[in-house]
Amino acid sequence: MDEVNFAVLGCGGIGRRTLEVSTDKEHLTPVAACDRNGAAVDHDGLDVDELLAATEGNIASDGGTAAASGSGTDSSGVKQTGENAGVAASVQADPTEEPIEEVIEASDDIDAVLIALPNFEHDFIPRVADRFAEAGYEGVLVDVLKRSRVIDMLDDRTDEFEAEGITFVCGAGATPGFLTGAAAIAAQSFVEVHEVEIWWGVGLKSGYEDNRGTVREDIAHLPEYDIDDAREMSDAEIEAVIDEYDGVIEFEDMEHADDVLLERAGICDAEDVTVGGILDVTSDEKPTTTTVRVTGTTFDGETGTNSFELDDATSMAANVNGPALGYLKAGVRRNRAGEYGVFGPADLMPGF
Ligand SMILES: NC(=O)c1ccc[n+]([C@@H]2O[C@H](COP(=O)([O-])OP(=O)(O)OC[C@H]3O[C@@H](n4cnc5c(N)ncnc54)[C@H](O)[C@@H]3O)[C@@H](O)[C@H]2O)c1
Repeated sequence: MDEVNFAVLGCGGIGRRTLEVSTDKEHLTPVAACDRNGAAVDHDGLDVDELLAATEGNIASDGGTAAASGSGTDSSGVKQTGENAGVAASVQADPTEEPIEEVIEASDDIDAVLIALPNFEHDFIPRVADRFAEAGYEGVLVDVLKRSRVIDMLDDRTDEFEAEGITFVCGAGATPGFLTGAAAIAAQSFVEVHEVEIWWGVGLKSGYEDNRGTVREDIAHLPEYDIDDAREMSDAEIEAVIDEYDGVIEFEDMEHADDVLLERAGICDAEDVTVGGILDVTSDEKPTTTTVRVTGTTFDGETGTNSFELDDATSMAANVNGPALGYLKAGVRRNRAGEYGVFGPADLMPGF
């Protein structure tokens, strides 16, 4: 496969690990990265080690997404646990009030953009995509968003993406993403799929500081909270919720887009898909094995359940970022073949 260069929007728990994983992948060169306060662009390739060192401990775990329309920095709520200010602390970067705009300005020479931004406003990522389309970007956009309702917003933009030459791969993390793709494969034994059950386990003791953004978003899936609560809550309030559950939170019936993504791929009805799991911030051991179970009927009348399990040794970071980059490569293949529009993880086989 030809060389692929890419940008990462957001350098929090996910974006930083995406950059790190990419250094172990062939043919992938990160050329731009930004967070709320800074942007680094180098078309010859970023020095990932320097960028990771500069951003270590500077994880924005607040709920703000204030800069979607371009205003850039509302640093008032940004948590800075380290000495410096995220990407802006890198010698490769400049502080900016327009971080996403800076990447858009450089995007003529960027094959793919991985969007690792928070999702506390459901239209935030679709609006970021609009900005790329309005600027005439012709390339790949990949997100790792979780919420089902965002997929429709992206589908509504299909004509715009096709007109511009954008290949958008949506929901391309772990769940949705990797596990959605696994369900699509597991379904192949059946002529009718009755049920898809996705059950994840995440142990996050040592990775907790780096993944506060994801934990905050997960809290919005608890029955007593919603996305607005999760966005507005202080760090202390988030900690109080975690303490209330003694650090181990079980989630049921989560609004994860695996459901609509499997339906749009023709595999089953969205209502037949359930997603739940257990998050343990007190241990690095997974509290439960991540499993996809697909139950259906074969052409010759047997009912069976095909299962797909992740090894407990594989971390959330490995299972989000490996697939995100794999789907990014698959998106670039489509884009180079002239296929534009919106694709889900059940439509593509990720590259490696
Ligand atoms: N699909 C999956 O399996 C999966 C798993 C984990 C996380 N996620 C998703 O990944 C996303 C990122 O999670 P995270 O833990 O890295 O969050 P985080 O809060 O740690 O990081 C978010 C980053 O985005 C930056 N940012 C925020 N607003 C910005 C703006 N306007 N302009 C530029 N940069 C901006 C922040 O500075 C920060 O660097 C979330 O939407 C989460 O739901 C998906």
